[in-house]
Amino acid sequence: MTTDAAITVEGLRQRYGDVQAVDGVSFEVSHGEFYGILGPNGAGKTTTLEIVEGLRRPDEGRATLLGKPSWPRDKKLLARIGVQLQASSFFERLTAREQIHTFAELYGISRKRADAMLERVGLTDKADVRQDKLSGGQEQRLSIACALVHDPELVFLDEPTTGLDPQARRNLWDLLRGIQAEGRTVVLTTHYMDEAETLCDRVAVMDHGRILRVGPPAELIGELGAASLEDVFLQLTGREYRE
Ligand SMILES: Nc1ncnc2c1ncn2[C@@H]1O[C@H](COP(=O)(O)OP(=O)(O)OP(=O)(O)O)[C@@H](O)[C@H]1O
Repeated sequence: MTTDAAITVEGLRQRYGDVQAVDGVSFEVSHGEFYGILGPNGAGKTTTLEIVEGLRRPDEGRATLLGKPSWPRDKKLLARIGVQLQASSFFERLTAREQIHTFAELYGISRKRADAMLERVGLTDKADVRQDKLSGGQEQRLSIACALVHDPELVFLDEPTTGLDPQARRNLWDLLRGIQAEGRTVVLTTHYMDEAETLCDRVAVMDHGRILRVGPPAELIGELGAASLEDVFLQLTGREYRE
């Protein structure tokens, strides 16, 4: 594996009791790449990301972020990555502005920059609304703004559009494209094949804790003579993607 990659992952394995959640996962993400990890519920996407982000120690294998081991955790390295938290991880009863100001304070970032991030995700007019009163799409945008407030080089998004209506998903896609266009590396997990197809430079198709195939969506579709990524999944696993 080359050493100038933004992320390298080698031979990750993670077991929870009887469940082999991650079963020998290796991949590499280049600087500036938009990389998707695609798979159904329980495929092992979140566990893989948590290990790569340095939030979880794997049973086996290793991951590096920006050339440094992600475990043991390195505070300096964590400051260079952004992790989109689930809405349930917000501080309780704070407005959108108070939420992002709190994140900014943790990182020693100015309130001015935090306000600029709210503007960037189109939430300035919702700044005084309590986070639990925001719509699903607005909450997702707030969590992305919080993940970006310290200007990270690498951004991890775990199913950022789950539960959103089609228009809100498309709006969020524009935001995510903009994040990459600024030169950041983006890693995204998703259930949505169309999302992976439209956003990702490359996707890793994952099932039962293993990566079955990696490549640019159009190439995977072409190589397998498939009609869509959904069809790619069907061909690789022998079963329909939709549960
Ligand atoms: N903390 C845990 N304890 C026990 N089992 C777990 C734990 N976390 C995940 N698992 C199991 O490990 C497997 C992989 O889960 P993981 O959350 O990594 O998958 P995923 O692809 O992210 O799924 P989803 O799309 O539903 O979030 C699943 O079978 C899940 O039930």
